Amino acid sequence: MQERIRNFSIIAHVDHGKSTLADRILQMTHAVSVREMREQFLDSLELERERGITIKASAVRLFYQAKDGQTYTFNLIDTPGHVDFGYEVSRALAAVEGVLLVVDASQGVEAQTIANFYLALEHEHTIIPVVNKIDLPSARPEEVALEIEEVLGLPTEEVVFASGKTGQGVEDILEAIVRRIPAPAGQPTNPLKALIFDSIFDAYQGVIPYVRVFEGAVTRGDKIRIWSTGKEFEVDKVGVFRPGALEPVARLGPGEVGWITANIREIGEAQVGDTITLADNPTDGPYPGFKPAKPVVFAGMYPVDTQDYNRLRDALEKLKLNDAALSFEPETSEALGFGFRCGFLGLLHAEIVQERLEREFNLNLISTAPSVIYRVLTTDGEMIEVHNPSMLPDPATIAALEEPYVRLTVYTPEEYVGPIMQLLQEKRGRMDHMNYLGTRERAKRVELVYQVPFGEILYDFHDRLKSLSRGYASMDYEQAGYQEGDLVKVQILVNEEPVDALAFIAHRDKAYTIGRSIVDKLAEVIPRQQFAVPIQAAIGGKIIARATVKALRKDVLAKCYGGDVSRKKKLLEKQKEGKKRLKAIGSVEVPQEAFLAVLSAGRE
Ligand SMILES: Nc1nc2c(ncn2[C@@H]2O[C@H](COP(=O)(O)OP(=O)(O)OP(=O)(O)O)[C@@H](O)[C@H]2O)c(=O)[nH]1
Repeated sequence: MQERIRNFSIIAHVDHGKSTLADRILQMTHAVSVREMREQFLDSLELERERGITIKASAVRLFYQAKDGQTYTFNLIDTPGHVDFGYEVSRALAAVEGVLLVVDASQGVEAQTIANFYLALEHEHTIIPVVNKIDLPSARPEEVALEIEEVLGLPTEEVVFASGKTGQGVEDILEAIVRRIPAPAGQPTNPLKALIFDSIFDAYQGVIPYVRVFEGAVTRGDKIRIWSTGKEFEVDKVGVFRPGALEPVARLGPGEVGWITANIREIGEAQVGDTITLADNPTDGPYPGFKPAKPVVFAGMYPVDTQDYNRLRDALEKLKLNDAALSFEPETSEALGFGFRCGFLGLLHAEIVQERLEREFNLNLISTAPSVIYRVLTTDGEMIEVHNPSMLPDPATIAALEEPYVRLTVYTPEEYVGPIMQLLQEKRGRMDHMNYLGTRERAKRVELVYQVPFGEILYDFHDRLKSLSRGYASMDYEQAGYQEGDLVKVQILVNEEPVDALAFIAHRDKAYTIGRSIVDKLAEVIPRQQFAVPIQAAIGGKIIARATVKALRKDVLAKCYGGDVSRKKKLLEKQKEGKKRLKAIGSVEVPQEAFLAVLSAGRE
């Protein structure tokens, strides 16, 4: 019954207790026993692998017997917690009518609390503020409730106090969901309009879009159409999410949350944010705001053992089945051989992919330093996107070089504003604005909004922000277009040969410091050879920094017992030739640390 459906999400800053509270809600709605809970609802990755399918717990249907005597259907939709996945969060939020905004009773409001709050507000959702972890000795629930009122404008009377750990107050949350979050609207007789808020791949059933039906209904045998591609499929099954299982049902009607199988073979065919309608009776327009997944960070991935190339390709293909945002194409590097240029949503996404490749597919990989996408305006008036610094065209043909920017929001207690502004300046940030939030002493927080080159915050910005502010400041960002920059390509020469995989693009003012620090690091991590190995950083033909890996000198003269000069000479000649050959082959072993050096050098 539509009027007894409640669709909601839980949003929170990292570690404020979202998962624990979700567990508790599952338990209190008798969905699962406490013991089953962990394995079933959360952390399903292990299980996924064993079964070869994904049962990503991004949604679950629960039944709650409310104090009014009625049984309500709850659809709890999970949102991914990291800035890399901001778009997925916004689609998950599009699928619900209300949110629980969870705030830690000892930490108070933080950056993601605010960012998530605004997202929910954009969707005009009912927001139920929950002050969580009230069992903590350091909890200051009343103060945090006031802070929520002052910073977010949610009245203290609306705050529900709870502890996901002890279960205290959780029933109040469930009642608040019933009373405050509206039942979904939508007419069963209208043409189907369903939003894809997540999507998984199953080896047997193909792509399974997770949908929220806004209008109309969908059932077995219907011919559906994917809005953005126009592709049509016949529905095999529809169903809902039960803890740990996809449970088939006869039909999904308006307001319902569920899944569809229709023999869709590629994840790109049913992307998050797209709309599903009926081929014969299409809706008048899609759910707004569809953005195809687009990688913004690129890195080369190469097998350490060249024989693993095909295995790496197969593994990437497997991962891609479930990950529309992952892209890859073959790439060759003079230094590293055959590999792939892979595209990611951010550094965390890149790390997850590399870790899965190594752990699940048993591959030993070298990855190059991640890079953003640069834009080159050539002297011919052409615009080229450069995903790999070594592919930057000849500077003589470059009219302008542009780098991507993000709109970065940092949220911090007032006392750390100084050092944070200094850090942002170092990262070439430009302030948009600065707001003081809250008026009371403890609630005095500052919101800093900056335009910053994306490449500058990629590596260690978050860590430095945290350490500057003793963990109190937090951040969020969104892509904000391209701007021209005074950028140069820095080449790294090992043994006088440029190593393509070590090249990077930097701002001219920083190129020298970064180059200096990289050559020093490389000289440390590259093992000694039979000969001295010069390491150089260069812009164009100009060497800007230099270091040397000293030779492991074999003492070839030791056996010559003095005397015979011509013999000595011969030996030295021979050794020189040896050196030459090694140079020519360029047989310097460059370890993975060398590539990490590029990432970290000159940036701390
Ligand atoms: N004392 C207390 N600790 C809690 C409570 N809820 C969660 N925690 C603890 O807080 C930490 C974070 O809890 P999670 O539920 O994993 O938080 P989360 O928001 O889901 O974290 P992410 O998924 O990383 O965003 C864990 O160590 C929990 O045990 C609570 O109500 N009381």
